Order: sequence, then C-alpha cells, then structure tokens
Amino acid sequence: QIQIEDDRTGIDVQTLKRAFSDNLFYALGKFPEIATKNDFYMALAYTVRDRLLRRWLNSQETYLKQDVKIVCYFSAEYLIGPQLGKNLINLAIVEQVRQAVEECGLNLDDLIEQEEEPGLGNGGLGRLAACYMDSMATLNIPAIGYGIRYEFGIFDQEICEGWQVEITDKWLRYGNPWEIPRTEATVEVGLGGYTESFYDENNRYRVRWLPDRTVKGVPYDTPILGYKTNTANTLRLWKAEAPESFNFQAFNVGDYYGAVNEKTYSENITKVLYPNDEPIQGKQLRLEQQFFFVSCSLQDMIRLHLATQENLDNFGELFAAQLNDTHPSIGVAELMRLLMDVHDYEWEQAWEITQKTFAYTNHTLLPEALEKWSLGLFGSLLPRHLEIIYEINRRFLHEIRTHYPNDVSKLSNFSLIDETGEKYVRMAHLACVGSHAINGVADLHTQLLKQDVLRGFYELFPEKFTNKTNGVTPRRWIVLSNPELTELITSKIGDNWITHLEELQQLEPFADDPNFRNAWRQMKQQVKTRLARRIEKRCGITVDPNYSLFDIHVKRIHEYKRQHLNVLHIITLYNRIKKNPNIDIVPRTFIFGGKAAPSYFMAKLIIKLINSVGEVVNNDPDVRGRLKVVFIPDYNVTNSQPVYPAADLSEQISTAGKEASGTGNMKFSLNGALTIGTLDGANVEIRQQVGEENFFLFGLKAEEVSQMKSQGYNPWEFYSSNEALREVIDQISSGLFSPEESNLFKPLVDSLLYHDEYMLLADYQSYIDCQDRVSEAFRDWDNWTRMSILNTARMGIFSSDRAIREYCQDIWNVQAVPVKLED
Ligand SMILES: CCc1ccc([C@H](C)CC(=O)N[C@@H]2O[C@H](CO)[C@@H](O)[C@H](O)[C@H]2O)cc1
Repeated sequence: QIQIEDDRTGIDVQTLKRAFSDNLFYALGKFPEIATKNDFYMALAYTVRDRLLRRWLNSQETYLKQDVKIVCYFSAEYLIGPQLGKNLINLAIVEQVRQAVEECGLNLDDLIEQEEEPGLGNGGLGRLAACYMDSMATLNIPAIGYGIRYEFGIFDQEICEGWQVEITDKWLRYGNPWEIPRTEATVEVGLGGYTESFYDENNRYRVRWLPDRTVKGVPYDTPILGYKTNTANTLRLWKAEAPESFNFQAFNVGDYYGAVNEKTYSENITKVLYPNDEPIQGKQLRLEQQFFFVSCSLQDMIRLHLATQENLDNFGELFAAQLNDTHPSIGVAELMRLLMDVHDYEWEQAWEITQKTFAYTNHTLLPEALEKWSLGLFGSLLPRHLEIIYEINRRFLHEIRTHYPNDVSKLSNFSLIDETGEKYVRMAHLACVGSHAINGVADLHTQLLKQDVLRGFYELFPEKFTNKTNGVTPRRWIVLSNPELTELITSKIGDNWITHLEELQQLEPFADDPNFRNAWRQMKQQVKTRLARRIEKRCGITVDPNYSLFDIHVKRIHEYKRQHLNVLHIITLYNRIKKNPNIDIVPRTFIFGGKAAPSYFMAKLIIKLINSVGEVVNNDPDVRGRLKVVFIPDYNVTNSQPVYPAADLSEQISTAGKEASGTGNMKFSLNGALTIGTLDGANVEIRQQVGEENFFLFGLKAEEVSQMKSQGYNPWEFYSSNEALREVIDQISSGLFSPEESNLFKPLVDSLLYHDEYMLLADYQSYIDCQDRVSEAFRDWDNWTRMSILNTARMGIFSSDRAIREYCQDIWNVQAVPVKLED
C-alpha cells in the first residue's frame, strides 16, 4: 500500500503551511521572494488538490470493484466556475487554510481571486451541468461528466463606449492545476469517408465504416468532490489531437505546412466553444465537436464496462447516460454503430441496449434552438451514422403507420428527417426515439413540451415523459457566495440545511422575530456594500447600498429575456423625475450583466441601449443619484457570486412560455431577494413555494401570449394608446440617449412597433404597475425583510440535490455508493 506522508493530507495549520511552501518550491520552483500572486495561487491549489486525491482515487477504485451503476452526464458545456473556494468548502478546511496563508503573509481571498475560471459554457445549460456534478458527488452517486476541453472558452467581455467587445478567453495560459491528463485512456475517432457492406464469416450482412481521417481524443480529468463526503467523481473532458502530430515525409519534401496542418486541423475540433446561447448555426465544426466528444465518451464507457463484464448485454444496467439537450444526441446513432459494427450485436439487441442507456433533457422551446443538420453536411461527415438514422427512422415510421394507420401527415411530423428544403436530420426526434425517458426542466416547460414541441412523442410515449425542475447547489450559491447569510442561518438552525435544503423552512418562525429581522437587514446591507465596492472599483460608478433598492437583471442577453423591457421602466421613472424633480421616489440601483452572442445584433444593441440610458440618467443633476444604472462587464460564474447575495429585487421578466426554467431566479430567491416576474419557467413554482404575497407577479400568461398572437397582436395599438409608453419609445427613437447618432436604436424601436415578437408593449403597463407596487413595498423595510426571510425559508426544493434525487429515482435507477476513506 502506498504510504502518503502527512504533508499531502494533513489539514492542521502548520502542516498546511509546510505543504504550501513545499508546493511553491517543488511544484512551482519558486521561493516567496520571487513568487508571483499566481504562483502562490497555484501552490495553494496543488496543496488543496493533494487533499482530495485520496477521496478521488478511492471513489474510482470503489466503483471499479463493486460493479456499481454509473451516471454518465453528456454535456457540450460545463460552467464549473473557479474551483479553489468550492474545494475548500467541500473539504471543510476554509479557516485552517485562511490562517495558514495568513501566517505566510498572504490573503486567502486575494489568492482565490487569482483563479481563471474555466468558461466552458454559455449560460444556464452549462451551469446546471456543474451544479448537478456537485450534487451527484455530495449524494455519493457514482458519476462521470463527459464533455469537451475547449482551449478557448466563452469570450471575455469588455464594454467600450457602451458596446460589447469580445476578448479571446485564454483560460489555460497559466496552466490548470485542477486537471490531470490521462493519456493512457486516449481513443481514436473517425470522420468523413464512406461505408461498405460485406458478409462476415457467419455469412451475416455487415457494414464497415472507412473514415477518411481520424482524430485522437485525449481525456483530461478534473476531480469533483462532494460536500463533506469521501466521494469525488470525475469530470472527463476530451481534447482533440492529431494522430501524427508531425508528418515527417511532408517535411522532408519541404511541405512544412503539410507537415503540421493535420495537427492543426485535428486540434481545431476542441479549439473554441460556440458562443451562441440559443440560435443554432449548423456549422460543420460544431457537429464535429459534438460527435468527437460523444464517440470518445462511449468508447471510454465500453472499455470501462468490458474491464469487469463479459460483454455489453448489461451495458444499460450499469450505465445511465443523460443527454444534456440535443447537442450530444448523435450518441444514439454512435452507440448503435459501436454495438453492431464493432461489437457484432444484432440491430434489435443493440437498439434495446441503446434505449435503455439514454435519457434526454430538453432545455428550450425556442424553435430556432432546436438542432437540425442538413443531410449533405451530416452524410459527408458521418456516412455510417446517417445510414443508421435512416434505419431507425424506417422502423420508427413503420410503428407510426400501425399506430396511425390512415394519417400520412403523422409520418412527416414524426420523421427524424425533415423533408423540407435541403432536408435535415431532426436531432430532438433522434433523442426522443433513442431514449427511455424525456424531461423538461420546469413544470410549465414540460407541460408546453407535451402540448406543443414534442406533442406527437408525448401522445405516442406518454410513459417516457417526466418533469425535472431545475435546481442549484447551495454550496456555491449560498455557502461560498454569501458567508454572511450562511453564518446567520446556521446560527439559528444549525448547518444541516447545506445538504438538506428543505430545512430552511425552520427559518420561517424567525420572520416574526424583530431582532432576527434586524440581523437579516444588516447582513443584506453588508453584502450590498460588498457589491457596491466592487462596482465602484470595476465600473467607476458610485451606488448607494444603504437606501437604494438593488434591482438586478443578470443573464445572457436575449430578446425573450426582455432586458429592454427593464430599460423602458428605467426611462419611465426618469421621466417622472424630469417632470417633477421633487417627486418622492424610492431610490433604485439598476444592475445589469450578461453576454450577447457575437453574431446576435439585437442583443448587442440592447447592451448599448442599457449603457446609453445609464450615461444620461447617471449624470443628470435632476436625478440626484436616486437612479443609477450599472452594466457589470464580463458576467460569468466568478463575477456572479457577489451579485446574487446583494439583490433586493430579482428581474425574471421573460415572455411567458419562453424561459424553460431559469436558475438565476432560484439563486436570487435563496439569497433573500424578492422576485418581479412573469408566470414563466420555474417562476411559477417559486411563487407557489414562497407564496404569492411574497412575489411580484405581472404580465400575460403563456396561453394568453399564444392567444394574442393567434388573434393577430398589433403592438402599435399599445404604443398609441399609452402616453407614458409612447413618450419612452419616442425618446429612444429621437436619439435622446444617442445624441451622437440619433437613429442608433431605430432597429430596436422598429422591431417593437412593427413586430414585438416577445410582447414587450403588451406587458409594459402591467410591468410598470408592478414595479410601483415593489417601490411601495420597499418603503416598509421591516415588512420587506420579513418577505425576504420567507423567500429564503421556502426555497428548499430548488436545491440541485432534490433534482438529482428525482433523476436517480425516476430516470437513472441509481443508488448512492458510500466510499470508505482507507489509506
Ligand atoms: C446550439 C446553440 C445552443 C446552445 C445552448 C442552448 C441551451 C439549451 C440554452 C440554455 O442554456 N438553455 C437554458 O437552460 C437552462 C437550464 O435548464 C434553463 O434554466 C433556461 O431557462 C434555458 O434558457 C441552446 C442552443
């Protein structure tokens, strides 16, 4: 048995200090006098990593030895955020490490700020995957997160003269102490080429695929440690490399580019994350990325399986593979290929194993986000998979014919092939047919999936459909982000709530305790002040954390999320002040944050509008600082952590029926913010939990939206019949906020007046009236505090632990496997 000296595992201050300076010296080759802040961060990261390795290796060993069923989460995106702070909390060694580095003359928070976060995702979907990885480990569920190790993650955002500017995200420039390359587990992936059929020695009809190029997939493993448990699961992210990194023959004949272009070509596959958060682009490289990581992962699972099992017959009993949206759904065809072409299974058994293995989660209703690939592109890159998809479709449509004997329209509705135009493969249909379970991410969303986007599949396979309302991990979003609130809660109900969030309910009685309300208000003041300092430092804008209502709207910029409706409210308030500067208005600090997809013109214009209105409002003497508008640049996991705790009001104002769930809404409410929102996504369930009296509701419901649309919605009517609205719209189109270019926002105004896809004008008055109710409520700060406490107390079900327990029970049929920490 390997003897691990105390230096690697001890968690007392002295041992940590010694280990820290040892790592600085031996791992970084530095001594304090010449070390940079990043060296100190790296040395600390290695010291902390040492202390979770035993758990990690023990977990892997346990899974291997015990034939346990393992969850394999397939996601093209993981927004795991900075790891140091989270690992210190999950190892429960924050204070020891804080003291150890302090005794070395350093500050732990400064070192934590040093970490470059792996921005390997766009938004909700990627962050959900990260919260779920934290919960699976904390619940001792054996799991592997499979994904892509992008060399460049989501771009860094700078704001120049109010405009978004994208900066390449060189997150690996200083190295990544949390990952370990596993070159021994490298696999090969084919692309392109053609197929040929033959009869094998048993005279069985077989097909082989002859790709015209292969790429190596090298896995990089990151430990995902659970909270106060011995379980550490693995996040396995694949990097593409050229089989031959240097072609000597080409070099010898002087073709220097030829010598390396195979290398560059292959490595391009995992070079960069696609920064789009909804609209697809159907780019070949995107399909190559999806197929690459899925094929690597399935080959890896088959290797793991055959390490302990005879054959693949029970593959679906020992692996539960979750498809995080359609991005990895090519996996259905790839597993069929591996089972039939490589492991000699007959179609029927292969199909049975495939359906048993896969389950599919849908995260969006937006038609433009449902992935479909042109047959041309698909067939040239994946000829064998297209054949398999045709056969899946043939057998499926045969089933449809028996089910709906004389209804040919059903065939085209259900078909995996969209016969219109260039003809496409519908990835959502492949995912639905190839999976044993399908789920939406909030009650309303799953309902709308059953009624609309996946209606046919629901009628055909009602038993496959369940809802799994999203959740967030309380470890990062309360304990790490809001130590002040954590302290206050734990002082009253102990700390079991951190893994049993439903226990927050025990806070309810304290809402009636004036002393507790005072303590709560002070806590909120403290965290608002912390954010105010950060805004001062990064945006150079002074905001008032004591008397102004922090009204926060942070998420990806998208027209359906209606950041521009929020701006209409700001201008409305501004006009009230301009009309009567002595008006008694509740001071507001409007805080925005979010990235726009680089090719999304309207979203980028909305960012400019927010900053342009801010420019005018923040500097207008009549306003006297009673309104402040701030756009926090580069909104990501790191920058979001001081934001959620500091909100008084959480903006969740999407057009009803458009936001699948939302998860920011949960993070805000758990941190005591009150929500202003529509009956959309998980807002519906949040309102049910916290009580309608503790939620500011406005706007059209989903069915009213579709009704108004079907009856021919004319936004102009709202414009012409509402004076306040007309004034606001006219000011925007007149150039009041863009003196340098009066027509700058014309595209935005025209889209609202002539189309208004997301019903802003229809919801304007209801929103304004609701905001006025918010201001009135905020005047009674003691009652506001009471509502804030009740919000936190009643948000227990929105823990990702609850969501994962439901997945384990209803979809994966997986049990917890305790890991013993033996030497
Ligand atoms: C192909 C481009 C692309 C990339 C990402 C996506 C994601 C599905 C978008 C996304 O992040 N959806 C969000 O998922 C969250 C987690 O379930 C939900 O809470 C959000 O409501 C949903 O917008 C669609 C299309």
